[in-house]
Amino acid sequence: MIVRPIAHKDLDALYDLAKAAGVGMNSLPADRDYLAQKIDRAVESFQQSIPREQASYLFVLANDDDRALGVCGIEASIGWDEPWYTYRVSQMVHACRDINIYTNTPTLFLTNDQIGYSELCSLLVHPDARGHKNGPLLSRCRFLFIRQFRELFGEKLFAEMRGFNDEQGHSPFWDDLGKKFFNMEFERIDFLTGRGHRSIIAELMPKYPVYSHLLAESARNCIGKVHPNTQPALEMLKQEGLRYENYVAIFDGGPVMEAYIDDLRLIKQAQQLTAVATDPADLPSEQAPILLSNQKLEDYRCRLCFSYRLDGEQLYLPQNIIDGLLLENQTVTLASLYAKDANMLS
Ligand SMILES: CC(C)(COP(=O)(O)OP(=O)(O)OC[C@H]1O[C@@H](n2cnc3c(N)ncnc32)[C@H](O)[C@@H]1OP(=O)(O)O)[C@@H](O)C(=O)NCCC(=O)NCCSC(=O)CCC(=O)O
Ligand SMILES: NC(=[NH2+])NCCC[C@H](N)C(=O)O
Repeated sequence: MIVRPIAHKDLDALYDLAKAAGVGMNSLPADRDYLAQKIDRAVESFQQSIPREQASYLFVLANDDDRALGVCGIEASIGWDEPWYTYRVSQMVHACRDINIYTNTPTLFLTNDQIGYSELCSLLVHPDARGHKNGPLLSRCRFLFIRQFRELFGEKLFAEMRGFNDEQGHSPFWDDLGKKFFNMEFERIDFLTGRGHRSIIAELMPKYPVYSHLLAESARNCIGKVHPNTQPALEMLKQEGLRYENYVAIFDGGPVMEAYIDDLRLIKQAQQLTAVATDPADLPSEQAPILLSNQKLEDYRCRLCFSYRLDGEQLYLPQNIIDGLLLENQTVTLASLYAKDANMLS
């Protein structure tokens, strides 16, 4: 499997992925025309023919037949064309010592606090291709890309995680809050937000702070909770240093994970080495997995490798791995896939 920038030829595969995504993955609506526009914007972004703030980088996980079995994205800078809304979960204390009253209720404040941040989004591996470290490759390949083209991204990074919705696609959070102001089912709202109507809907939702103890328990339980299929995506971002800082998605209450880009493990630890082609028989197999990438924008490539030898500034690799990475001057960017293996490379 190799990660590469999305291309126009991936439209059918992206449409199949979007159909398999389910409710709540609102950046991937199952709408062919809209997905075609998303691919156009991504292609222009890799060509650097649109302004930096509008850039949207989409990558696919391609198999040996070059078929896309997964997708992931980075929005360069959020909130310029239209506001980006989140709820901040703050504490409100009502207390009176004389009559021994003390209540502390989480309260949701509508904010635009993520303006100018970069966003990680659209992480999805086809159900048949999950496992085999495809998810970890696709989630983490984005950090090596950001490191390589650091000037294209913000100071901070966030990911709005898919919140909880049940098997029928109902979100208890939406049903008890947003739906009272915007009388539509969550599935429809999810589709419309993905089609670019996000801020219109947000602007019709409650603007005054919402005391969460006025919400039904089922809705309250969704605050900061992810969809079961999103748990692996959350786990990977936590492993890489993103944190929940008390912001949640306004539609389904899913947690917003965030970090300063320059603090992230892969940004700090990735290094550049010279790749040397070696007979696979001379390399140890089943090593701790490493992420390898080239340094190209339009021709970005990233993959995993389990068979290699590190010697000073040189990294010995099988020829086919080197070929697939389209390296320039044999320079390869390297980092361990897992934080726990980082020492092995230092
Ligand atoms: C998210 C992916 C792509 C992940 O792929 P896989 O399922 O193959 O990954 P995996 O290797 O099985 O799991 C990745 C890591 O999570 C751990 N893991 C798995 N299940 C877990 C659970 N229930 N609780 C805690 N940790 C768990 C694994 O041990 C592994 O860590 P170790 O390797 O250490 O063992 C997939 O599950 C998927 O397509 N999900 C449906 C779509 C979705 O909800 N996407 C996220 C939407 S939110 C979004 O897109 C924004 C976030 C973003 O862009 O990153
Ligand atoms: N709370 C949500 N449903 N967020 C949006 C879905 C997850 C993810 N951010 C995406 O790009 O699709």
